[in-house]
Amino acid sequence: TTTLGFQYKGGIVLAVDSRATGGQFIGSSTMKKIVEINDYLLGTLAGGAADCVYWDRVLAKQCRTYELRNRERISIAAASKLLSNMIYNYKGMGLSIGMMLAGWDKRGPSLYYVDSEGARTPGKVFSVGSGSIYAFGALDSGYRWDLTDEEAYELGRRSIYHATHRDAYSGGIVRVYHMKPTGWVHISDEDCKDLHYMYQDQKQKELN
Ligand SMILES: CC1=C(C(=O)N[C@H](C)C(=O)N[C@@H](Cc2c[nH]c3ccccc23)C(=O)N[C@@H](CC2CCCCC2)C(=O)[C@H](C)CO)Cc2ccccc21
Repeated sequence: TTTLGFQYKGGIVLAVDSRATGGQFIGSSTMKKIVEINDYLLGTLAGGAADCVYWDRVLAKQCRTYELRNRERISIAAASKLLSNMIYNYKGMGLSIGMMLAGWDKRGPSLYYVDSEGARTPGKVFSVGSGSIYAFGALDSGYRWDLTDEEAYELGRRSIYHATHRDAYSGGIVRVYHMKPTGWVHISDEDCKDLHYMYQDQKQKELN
């Protein structure tokens, strides 16, 4: 898996691949690793599939319960705290989860990373999963605060593409979402094979 998220002038961009593996076998190439918790809160999933899918559902239930009791949406800080506390209770029992939470609340945009050791970290740029070392190569060299929206989408897409190209445990569809003040927008789903040939053609044209 390769997942990434970064905050920039225009909000937060999330980009992920869609491969699930069991050892050397590919269990699926169409998994949804960006989960829509509500219109202003997105999560990304990496690690044990069952752990990620299960704890995402528990978190979604907790966020909805909060909304009904308090008549307002939960903040990103609170949602990520709920998740890290729930997971911390299982510390040392073998959970494997690397989730990012991205959203827009009264404090504006915020991005958190929560892992199965119970760590909860706010930040501007994260990449999580077996392919994150490749994604960081493209992401760190291309990242700037004042990217345009299109440049930000392309940075996310290209960074995930590089990971799917080199990491055997990443592949399938490159999914991109944008978190704006008005909520999330699903920007694109593109097969990493199509991106491969598109980038090859681009390189060929530049050489000519
Ligand atoms: C195909 C499939 C599943 C599957 O392949 N499960 C295997 C056992 C799984 O958990 N794979 C992990 C890798 C893994 C295997 N055993 C482990 C033990 C500990 C930690 C990780 C693992 C995976 O693909 N993980 C993905 C993220 C997942 C993909 C599926 C959606 C939720 C996030 C990755 O992190 C990369 C592929 C790198 O592992 C689970 C599932 C649920 C619902 C529908 C389909 C599937």
